[in-house]
Amino acid sequence: MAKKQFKSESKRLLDLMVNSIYTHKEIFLREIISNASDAIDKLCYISLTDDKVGLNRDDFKITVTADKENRTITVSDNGIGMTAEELEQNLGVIAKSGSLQFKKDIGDKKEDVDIIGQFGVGFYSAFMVASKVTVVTRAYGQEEANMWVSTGSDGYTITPCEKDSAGTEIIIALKEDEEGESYGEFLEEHELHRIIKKYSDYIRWPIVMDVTKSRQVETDETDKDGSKKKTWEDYTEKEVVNSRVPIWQRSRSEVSDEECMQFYKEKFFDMEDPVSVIRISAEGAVTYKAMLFIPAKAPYDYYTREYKSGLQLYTSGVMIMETCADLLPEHFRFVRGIVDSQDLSLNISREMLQHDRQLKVIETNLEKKIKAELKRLLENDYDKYAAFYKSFGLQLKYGIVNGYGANRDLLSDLIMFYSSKAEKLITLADYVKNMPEDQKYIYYACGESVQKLDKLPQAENVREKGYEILYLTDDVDEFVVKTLIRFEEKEFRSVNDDDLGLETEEEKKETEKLETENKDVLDFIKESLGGKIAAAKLSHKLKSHPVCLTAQGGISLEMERYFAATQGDMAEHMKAERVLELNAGHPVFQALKSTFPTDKEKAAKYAELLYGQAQLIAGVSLDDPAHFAELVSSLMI
Ligand SMILES: Nc1ncnc2c1ncn2[C@@H]1O[C@H](COP(=O)(O)OP(=O)(O)OP(=O)(O)O)[C@@H](O)[C@H]1O
Repeated sequence: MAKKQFKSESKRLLDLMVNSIYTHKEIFLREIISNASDAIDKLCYISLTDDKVGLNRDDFKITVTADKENRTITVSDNGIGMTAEELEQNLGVIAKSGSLQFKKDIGDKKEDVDIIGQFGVGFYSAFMVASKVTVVTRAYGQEEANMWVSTGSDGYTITPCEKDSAGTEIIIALKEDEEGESYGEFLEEHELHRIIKKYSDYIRWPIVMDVTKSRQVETDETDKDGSKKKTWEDYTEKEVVNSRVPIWQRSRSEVSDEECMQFYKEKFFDMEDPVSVIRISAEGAVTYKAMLFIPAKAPYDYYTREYKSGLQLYTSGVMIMETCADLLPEHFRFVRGIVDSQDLSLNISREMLQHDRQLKVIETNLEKKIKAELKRLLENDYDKYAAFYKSFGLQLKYGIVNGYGANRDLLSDLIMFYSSKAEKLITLADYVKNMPEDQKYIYYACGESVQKLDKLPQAENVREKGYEILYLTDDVDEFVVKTLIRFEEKEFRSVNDDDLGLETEEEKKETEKLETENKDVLDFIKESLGGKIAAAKLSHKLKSHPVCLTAQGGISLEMERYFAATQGDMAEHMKAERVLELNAGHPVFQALKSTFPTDKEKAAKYAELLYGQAQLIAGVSLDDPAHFAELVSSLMI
């Protein structure tokens, strides 16, 4: 049996096309301008071998005109044009792309053409905004011209007409405005200008528009001094509105850093220069160019849901996506910039990409480049990096914690913490480099501020040994070190930890002995505090201070604070198990110890007082401050 061909219901197909494919109606202009650019590319290609074309490269242009009175937008080009037969083929058959065919026909000789069209559908997007589309076209080398007219739903007509020279004119008669849809806005000069700049700024041929300007002119009236009075008048002038050659396509030697920074500030609305510009020209699995910027400051909404991360994606000079999130790993979401590649498989609306394989290749590559650039900056310009880190350090730290630490190796050498010794932010590599040979661990202390941490009693021992301590003051910091576990084989250790690796075996035995000797008084302290602490014990960390508050188990005091702020009702179940550590060598402990056998009531007050002190030093708020104040007073009289 003979095979039958599928027939499409063109009317319905067109309707589907017009109403389902695109998210933004404004892209119709992008599609029509891209077609004009393709048409010029084709004629320009022919002119390389055919003198009769009679046009130089500089003669080609695309003109966009708005006629408010007649509600039309006209896009004309002096490109290759179409014969009646081509009109029939290209605009009468949906999904037939003359441009794709042209590209196939010229095969390898593509060096000077940058054809955009491939699906054979873009033209019809005009019907999203148009009640009627008229195409007046004359093919290169032909005398006759033709006119294609369609209102979309009821087919089209093709009739011969007059046209002076080769090229095409697309006249889009806009639909009447309706509720929620103001098609008339497309007639406004600023709107046309905005859409062209947004999507078609880097079309390689000039896009010319009437641009309104103001100038001073003399009037017939005269001033007191006899001079003519002046007034402002508007006038229009034809102007090329697109930038044509994108800055990222120009060679490095041609574009100064200043130019790149200026471009960044205009494009991404930042007042400040970025700390770095990364330029990439990649060939291989995927060919692309990229220009990335590392901003100096976080935008006001950076750490909110409103901030949209991603890079602008271009293909053949046409903007496809404003924020393509797939190109940037989450931990580098602060990076702004542009990726331009012809190797992407677009879907027909050009709003999405069909496969993410190429994207994945680009993303992995960009990640490496961004990492390398940050590392370079850190090594060569500490101040600049520190300024960047102030804005985005938190992001890098979250990057380590997220995904169960999947990116910890990538990011661990980019993070910094405040050092007790250097009194500034240092990297973990710096810390390890400065460690004396006998130091076993990377010490850290978590708390609200550097000032408070500097006075932490339990850190005295470590400090006295001459060891550096990292002060962790961001909520996420402790989770970062818990995710990292170690850096360059050195384990992290909180100054709260029982084993800081500072004691000799004898010292350890001595503390154990003291602990047994003082068991009854320690049990008494725990009991008299009525469940507020999990344990009272003698500390070997304390030197000059009588007490400190630490925690046992998995949740530290800082984590408890973090959970209380973020976990709502669940925080009730995420409490630190408090440990009151006492300094057996301190006269205060001796006072408690000697009071304990004879005056239990007073000893209980001492215990409460010491627990209150420990809470205050640890930055934990007192359960009942008024009661604490009374307690202090009662012991004075
Ligand atoms: N201004 C023009 N001058 C010459 N030919 C044109 C012009 N506009 C459209 N065409 C022809 O009509 C065809 C169909 O255009 P259409 O925009 O629908 O698809 P396309 O540009 O080929 O592909 P895409 O859907 O990817 O944009 C084009 O391939 C081209 O051959």
